[in-house]
Amino acid sequence: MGCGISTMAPEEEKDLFLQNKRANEAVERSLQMQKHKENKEIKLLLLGAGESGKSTVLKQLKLLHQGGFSNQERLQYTQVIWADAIQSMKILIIQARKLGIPLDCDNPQTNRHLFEQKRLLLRAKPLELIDASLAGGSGFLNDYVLKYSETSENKRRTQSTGQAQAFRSSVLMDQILDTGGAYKDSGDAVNYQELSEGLNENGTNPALVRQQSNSRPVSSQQIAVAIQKLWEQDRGIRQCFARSNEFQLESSAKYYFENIHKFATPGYVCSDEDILKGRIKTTGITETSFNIGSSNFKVLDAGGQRSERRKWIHCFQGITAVLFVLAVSEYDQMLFEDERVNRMHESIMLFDTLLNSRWFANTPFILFLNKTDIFKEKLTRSPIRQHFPHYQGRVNDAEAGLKHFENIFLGLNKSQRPIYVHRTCATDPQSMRFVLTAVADLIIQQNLKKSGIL
Ligand SMILES: Nc1nc2c(ncn2[C@@H]2O[C@H](COP(=O)(O)OP(=O)(O)OP(=O)(O)O)[C@@H](O)[C@H]2O)c(=O)[nH]1
Ligand SMILES: [Mg+2]
Repeated sequence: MGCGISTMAPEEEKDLFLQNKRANEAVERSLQMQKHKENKEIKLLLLGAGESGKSTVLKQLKLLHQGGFSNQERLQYTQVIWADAIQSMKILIIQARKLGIPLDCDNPQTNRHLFEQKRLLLRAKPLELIDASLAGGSGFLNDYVLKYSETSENKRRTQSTGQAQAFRSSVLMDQILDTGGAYKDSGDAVNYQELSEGLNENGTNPALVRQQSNSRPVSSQQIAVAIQKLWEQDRGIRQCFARSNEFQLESSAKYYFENIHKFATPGYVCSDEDILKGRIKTTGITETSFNIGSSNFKVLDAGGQRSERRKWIHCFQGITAVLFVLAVSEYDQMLFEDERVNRMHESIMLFDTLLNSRWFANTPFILFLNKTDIFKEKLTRSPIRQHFPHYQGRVNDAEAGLKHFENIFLGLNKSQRPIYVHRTCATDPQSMRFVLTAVADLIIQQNLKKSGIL
């Protein structure tokens, strides 16, 4: 018996049968405890296409169950939003030209003031105005270049469509967006067409490089004023913004412009609302744990862009529920990764594949029809029927529109499983509090049922 103290009577010690029985009981108890622990641990997987709002849902969970955001996160978003705000306004100027929308700021005769503001904005170089290491270091820089360099955009397009774009125009865009292009902008977008005339064989224009080196640095406050004036006073910028479904623009660009002065203030630390509106693309899969009631939730947030999806399969095992996030407002937008593909079509394909895959044959699905605020706001200027000809509802009937897309998604279900649908605005803390509480309750109930406790 060694030095352990036996609690058995001597005659029991000799009874092998009793000893085995007790050992089995101990193993059984330990298995039960393990099962009980597993029942309490819930794995929720957030899936959906890029920019649909998955990380925003996770942010709301952090606000509800983890006490909010760290100071580091707040500082990170300050940098990222400031850079995105500047680039977003530059994109509107460039896209207005591409779409043939006349800009007030392009006419120095009638609008000298706006003309000067535009020149100043185009001279601004976000990477020199922010702390890139605070913004996320090389991860941020890679993302930034991918998002804003037309050279990368062309590479992306060439890879997915096999069509190369003209080198000249891509160099020009790099130059204007300051993402590592071979030469620099004079700050005068009126010369945009003329610039291409002056390129040498390397795509560089020595005159422009000279001009740039002589130009005065631009302060954050000056840039903020330029963005505010262009946003508030240039009719062409507003028209271009109304057509932003035809190109790639940050979902929260309007919020950035309307709050531009606070983002330009040195030392500004982002509020909860800023963080909910800000965007940092997810790469890979993040795992965050929350205690909700007596359950431990592990929430897995996966990057949704095409290049990210090959990583998804690594976390498909042991999932309690899938929360699929659809940006229902994106029925008239094309993918960032491939501008020939409609975002809604991509989400339909994705949902179909996941819902009917063997991995999730017995896994409950929750569907968020997200970005309902943007959906309602854009219905009249971008009728659903123009993009989905089978839609029969009235143009400005948001309910009919939402039902239409909901039915398309529910119609993909080849099993008897129910799909739990919520209409959401993931950036709105009040409404999300209700939705996420209901979802957590549902998952806990489902988990208890599955484990035979209910
Ligand atoms: N107006 C509005 N904006 C939203 C809503 N949901 C998300 N957004 C914004 O949409 C942008 C993208 O949201 P994310 O949560 O980063 O999207 P994601 O699905 O995680 O994207 P990936 O990480 O690339 O897969 C952010 O700027 C959010 O603030 C919404 O319901 N309404
Ligand atoms: Mg994300």
